[in-house]
Amino acid sequence: MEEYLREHELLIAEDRSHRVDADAFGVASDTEKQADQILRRIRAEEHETVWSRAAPEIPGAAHVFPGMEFLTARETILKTKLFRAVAKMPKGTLLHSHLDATVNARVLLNIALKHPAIHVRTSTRLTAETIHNVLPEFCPLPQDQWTSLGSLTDSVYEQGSGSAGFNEWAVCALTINPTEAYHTHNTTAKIWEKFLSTFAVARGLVWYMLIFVEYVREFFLSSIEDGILYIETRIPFWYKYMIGADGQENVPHREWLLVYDEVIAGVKRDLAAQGRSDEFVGSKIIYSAVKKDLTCEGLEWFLEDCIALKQEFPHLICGFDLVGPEDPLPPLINFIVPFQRFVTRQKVLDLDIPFILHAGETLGDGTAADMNLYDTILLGTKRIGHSFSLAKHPKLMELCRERNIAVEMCPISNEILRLTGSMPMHPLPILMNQGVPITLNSDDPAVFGNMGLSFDFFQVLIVSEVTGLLTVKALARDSLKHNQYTAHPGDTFIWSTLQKRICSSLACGMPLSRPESPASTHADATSRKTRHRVDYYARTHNAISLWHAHDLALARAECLPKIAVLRASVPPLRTRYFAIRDELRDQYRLELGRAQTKYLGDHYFKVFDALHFMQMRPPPPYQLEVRGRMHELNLWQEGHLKACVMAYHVWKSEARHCRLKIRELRKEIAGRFLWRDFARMRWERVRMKWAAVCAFKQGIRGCDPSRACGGGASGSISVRV
Ligand SMILES: O=c1[nH]cnc2c1ncn2[C@@H]1O[C@H](CO)[C@@H](O)[C@H]1O
Repeated sequence: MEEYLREHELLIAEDRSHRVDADAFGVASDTEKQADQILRRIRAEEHETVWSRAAPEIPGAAHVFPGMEFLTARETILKTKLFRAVAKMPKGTLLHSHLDATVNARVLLNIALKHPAIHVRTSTRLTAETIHNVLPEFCPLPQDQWTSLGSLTDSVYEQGSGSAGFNEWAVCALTINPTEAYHTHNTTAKIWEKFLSTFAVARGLVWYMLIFVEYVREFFLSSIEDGILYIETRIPFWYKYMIGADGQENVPHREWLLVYDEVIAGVKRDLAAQGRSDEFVGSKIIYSAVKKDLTCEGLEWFLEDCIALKQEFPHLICGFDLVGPEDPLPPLINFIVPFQRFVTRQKVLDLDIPFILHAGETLGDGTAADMNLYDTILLGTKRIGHSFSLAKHPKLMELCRERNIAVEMCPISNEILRLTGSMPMHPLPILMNQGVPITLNSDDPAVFGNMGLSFDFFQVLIVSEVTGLLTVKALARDSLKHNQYTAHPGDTFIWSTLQKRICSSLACGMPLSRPESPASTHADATSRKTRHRVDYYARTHNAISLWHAHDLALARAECLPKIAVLRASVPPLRTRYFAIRDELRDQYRLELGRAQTKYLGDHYFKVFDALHFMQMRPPPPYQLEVRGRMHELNLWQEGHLKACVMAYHVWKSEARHCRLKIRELRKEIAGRFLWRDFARMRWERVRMKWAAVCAFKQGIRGCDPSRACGGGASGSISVRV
């Protein structure tokens, strides 16, 4: 039995080490790990108190469970501690949203009702019986057509119950409710009918310039409140004109963008005045055309329009997309000729408008909508919108990994549009743990009620026992990497500040120091279990999983070749070496964000330094046995540098399941890498992690632990030499 349990543990450890969670754990600070533990405990508690059969009933729910239908659970979610914690988290960037469904329906209505030009009509007379099946048609009218009839919102109006009744009716038409999603329209085709009708209703409100200005501002402000730093939104350009202040349909696309730009500037100005300028860096637009009734000639028009806008607003237009329900509408392959011409035109005009296409938002496997995934990749898409069906395609997942194509997952949207019955069935964890870059998105929050990104983050967290805060932090961080934001010279600083903020303030966003926080009550059983798990995780995962983390980080960042070149080309001249090394590190800091830089800085560079300052005499090859496979480590071959890192980590963590034959390696290092080497490096302060110091203590002659001082919450200490 003991032997079995050991194998059981090993298998779990090995499996976990392949998950993205292991990467996330490998690069976390101690404070973040602590926050992660707290969050896990809250989640475990609420699994019992909120999401179990023993928990209070949720109105309208046949079954209560974590990740249950969002629309039924929404009010309950709002009350959970887990949600309140997640709401405080910085979310990174929002990369998939349709602008005309981004402002809360009631807020939109309130904005609209201030404008006397807004009129409403219905196709049939409203009665108590018909009201539930009749949609309002909103329209801003020119002043000479304003009606003298009484307002629909008057309490005297015979059919409604005053303005409250009117509001309810309008909000129902602008949103999807649980009865529709889970009963009356419970298939993808039916719910899309209802879904599209909400856009038809919103059209008469949003595409009126006087409302549009306030609407876009509201979208930004509510996103910023939820911790969103930057937004790429899809704007539908299939209506050639918006209705202007005079009630005429005469505002062309370029004026939409002028206004959009002004709103961004206004919001940034206001934030700056409040000393909050690092909370929002701006927004860009993914030009969107709709596939419905689209011909190749029609698409040519949109593509040319997009090019013209890009030429005038290069800082705003950041991509091109085709939208609409994929199952019934024509596939991407129908439009390859205009798409290819678009690419050629851009080369001639020296423009860069990448495709950022929807694909695979379907339950199909081999259907036209599913096959869109092939074309989107062949067309060179930067990211893929949804790619719900991607998990069925091993080669395409590999290509996403290799080409760093992020998928814009919209879990709540997928559930409400009936691609999945509930969150536990959603493919996100599959894609994530296959190493596909993932960003989390709200899609059409005004229709679904998932404003901001907190709800989508919550739904991902609640359905796993393994995925935790550190993983969702990695998702947020990835959203900083996979966007089209290109820093204007003065913005570089702000962008890197924000990267820092997202990585470091995450833990601060957690209720670490609140009195009601369970942080300090380590005594209860759940806590002990969690701590146990985390200890175990740290012990057994570090060696292998950190290696994977490195492998991934290096592959993603493509920094190994650069390091290899450095390694090969720089003579062992210390000053020159450090100058170049530090330059590289700064470059990574900008490119990768703090977490990975820290990783590279604290671990990779340290090992690299150590190796560099050992004499150049080639040592014998060393053998490393991992999971039964022997790896040969040749310290001096460039390609094996990462094997050295691996050896270092294995050595450092002394994981039980990795038997590393490194006695000779240790001796070699002990003999060559003396403590005084550090002194000679003229580092005034060498900061290193406690674990690293332990490793030095164990393996390196001359290390005097009494020189180690400092310490603290971050888990790092200072060593004076
Ligand atoms: O999840 C989606 N997949 C594809 N198209 C969508 C989705 N959400 C919205 N739209 C499309 O965007 C338009 C509004 O800008 C909607 O009319 C719909 O066609």
